Amino acid sequence: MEGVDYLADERKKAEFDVNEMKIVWAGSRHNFELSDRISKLVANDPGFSKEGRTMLPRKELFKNTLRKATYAWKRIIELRLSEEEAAKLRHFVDEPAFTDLHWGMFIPAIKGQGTDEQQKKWLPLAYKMQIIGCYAQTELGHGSNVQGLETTATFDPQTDEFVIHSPTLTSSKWWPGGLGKVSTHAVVYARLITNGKDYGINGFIVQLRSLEDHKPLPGVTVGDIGLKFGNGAYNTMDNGVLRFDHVRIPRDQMLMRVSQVTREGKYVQSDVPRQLLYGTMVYVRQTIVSDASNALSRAVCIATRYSAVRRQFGSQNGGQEIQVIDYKTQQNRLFPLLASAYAFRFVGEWLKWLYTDVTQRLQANDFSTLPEAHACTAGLKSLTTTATADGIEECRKLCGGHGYLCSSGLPELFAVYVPACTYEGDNTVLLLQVARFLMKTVSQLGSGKKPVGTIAYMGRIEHLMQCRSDVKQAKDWLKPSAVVEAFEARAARMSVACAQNLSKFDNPEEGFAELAADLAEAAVAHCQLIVVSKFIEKLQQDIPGEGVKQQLEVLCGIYYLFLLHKHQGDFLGTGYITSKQASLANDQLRALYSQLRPNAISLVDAFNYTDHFLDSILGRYDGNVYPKLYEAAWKDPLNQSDIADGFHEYIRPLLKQQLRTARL
Ligand SMILES: CCCCCCCCCCCCCCCCCCCCCCC/C=C/C(=O)SCCNC(=O)CCNC(=O)[C@H](O)C(C)(C)COP(=O)(O)OP(=O)(O)OC[C@H]1O[C@@H](n2cnc3c(N)ncnc32)[C@H](O)[C@@H]1OP(=O)(O)O
Ligand SMILES: Cc1cc2nc3c(=O)[nH]c(=O)nc-3n(C[C@H](O)[C@H](O)[C@H](O)COP(=O)(O)OP(=O)(O)OC[C@H]3O[C@@H](n4cnc5c(N)ncnc54)[C@H](O)[C@@H]3O)c2cc1C
Repeated sequence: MEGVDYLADERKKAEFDVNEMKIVWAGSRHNFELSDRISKLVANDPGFSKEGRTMLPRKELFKNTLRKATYAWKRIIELRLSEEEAAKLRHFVDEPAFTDLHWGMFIPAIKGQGTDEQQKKWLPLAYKMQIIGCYAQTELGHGSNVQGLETTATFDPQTDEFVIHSPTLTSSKWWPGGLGKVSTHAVVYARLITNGKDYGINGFIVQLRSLEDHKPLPGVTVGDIGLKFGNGAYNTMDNGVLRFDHVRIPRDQMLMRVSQVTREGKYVQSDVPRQLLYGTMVYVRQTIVSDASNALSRAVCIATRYSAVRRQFGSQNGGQEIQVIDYKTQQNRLFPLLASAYAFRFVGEWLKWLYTDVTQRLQANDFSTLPEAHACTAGLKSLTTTATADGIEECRKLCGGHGYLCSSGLPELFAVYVPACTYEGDNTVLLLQVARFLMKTVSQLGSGKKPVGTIAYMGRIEHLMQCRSDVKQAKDWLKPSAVVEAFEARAARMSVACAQNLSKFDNPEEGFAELAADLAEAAVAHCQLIVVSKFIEKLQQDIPGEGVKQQLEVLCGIYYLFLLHKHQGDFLGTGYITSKQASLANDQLRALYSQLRPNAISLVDAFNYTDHFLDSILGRYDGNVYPKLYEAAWKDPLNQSDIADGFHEYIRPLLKQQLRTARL
């Protein structure tokens, strides 16, 4: 029945102020009002309808995305939206498009790596979308290993130009989003060669298509790389292939903040670190961490609401069956994901702060925090995207068979999200970057250099190597100091063990390769410590609203106790806790599930998602699942007629043949 709230009883059980929690989730009252206003604007605009999206063939799907992007741009101009409002609008339109790479990578690359003069020339064009750009780094044969890229940019002093060339098939640019069919320009990463010497990778602004008729320019071969995973999903994006045959660009289209080539062809290195060339990736990794909580909370919202609607077994005297959310196994799979969504929200907020801080320092030529920013963005990108992708899939399973229907919203969400584990750095490759940072930190411990920031705990290494947990009863696991010490001791001991094993190798690189799996685990332990610490720090702030802080304490407890349970082997193996203490942690975890249970629906309501954004029958706000599932099935193109297309060619002859066989 329309208008009935099937989840109303669940909502009445809430023990906290949901409106105040919405503000905590959004990060501030300003953010909440902004998200609320823009999400409703998008939901109420038929131009942004998602109807039938998963059923469209690729060409139509892509054209529909072009239409939406153009319409979004028109609305942004008409409504005079700020950059912040426009970014929110993009978020709620909920469709990957070339515009993501234009705004999210092309513009940041020019801002971060271009000189003032270059920014003055290119940014106004890009801001008005008079040129459309993408980020062309990855090649067919080289992705993770950026230093292995093969595309060349050879300086020709005769003409004051660079010649951009793809010398081999494997040097073809492959994957850049927006490249295939839309971009007019790209920031291309290529080996800089001048005076016969290779100076490694640099960025160059290259025009690819005519601004008049959009035809590829001479020497440019460009197209789409083909259909990707999932129905609809990331296929709205034209990930592309690109080859250059001696394409000439003016010298001043090399991005020259980090290094320059003079008119005479001399290579000059600025006093900024070369790693700034990787700055766009650091920026995007930080945005990916912030986005992980968006994707995970969405899946969790669907699975939580549906788990309260769905009933199986246990009917007494003909009464209702049990809500599946009341099964402890369901809680043990679902509630840690709900807690993770909140945990990732807060670590994302913190990382944004760290990124802003490092950016301000870089502007003042202070590069001291760059290694930590790289390690944190790389590690947290890896940790949060892996957990989110796995979490979305778990939410699908938590919804049983109906979770497998596209109308649940979960298959598309998974298909769109899962490449985040690969793009912007494969998650294992990124963990190994964190491990390098940790090994460097451990090796410098005796040198008098004091570890700061997220590795400050290493400064207390002697204590952390010896201390033992003093937990005696389950509720001792609620003490923040007990928890932080446990995660610090585990991370420190795993890093030190790796460092000790590494020191047994004559060649450190050989040792690193041999011990890579252990090193990646140590990196995970360090990153989990960061997430746990930031959640606990959040709870130390003043949090208004009746019961809000208490709910966050429950969620935080579930987050760290679930990790402790899942990685028991690390905590026990490093000798910090006993098996009795591990078992007490599990008792406390179960108790927290019971405390969370009455608040579950309201905790997902606090995400404030519109039904348009969720795009899920199972996750509907009103819980009116069955009639809507039934209704949606009839909208499938297969149900447009009672008799299937192909009946006369295939089914009928088959049936006839069976009749003949039966008569024999
Ligand atoms: C339809 C709707 C339309 C709506 C329309 C609305 C209109 C507009 C509205 C506005 C909207 C805004 C929207 C914005 C949206 C933004 C979203 C963005 C979207 C993102 C999509 C993703 C697409 C994907 C893109 C990509 O994947 S790009 C390619 C990424 N590639 C990689 O990540 C490669 C990974 N590899 C590496 O990073 C490196 O090679 C390596 C780090 C693994 C190794 O490098 P290298 O070999 O050079 O390094 P070493 O190990 O030797 O290290 C050398 C030292 O350098 C340090 N280091 C390494 N990396 C960094 C770094 N990044 N920063 C700093 N330091 C670094 C090492 O630590 C070493 O240091 P040491 O010497 O001290 O040890
Ligand atoms: C949807 C999508 C969008 C993308 N958009 C862009 C874009 O806009 N612009 C762009 O330039 N690129 C883009 N990419 C490319 C992306 O950045 C790369 O795919 C990514 O960096 C991973 O590199 P790879 O494909 O070379 O993987 P590989 O490095 O070949 O990884 C394959 C396997 O090898 C393992 N491996 C590799 N190196 C090591 C090592 N040193 N130690 C241990 N294990 C290792 C990995 O863990 C992985 O399991 C996109 C990719 C996808 C999927």
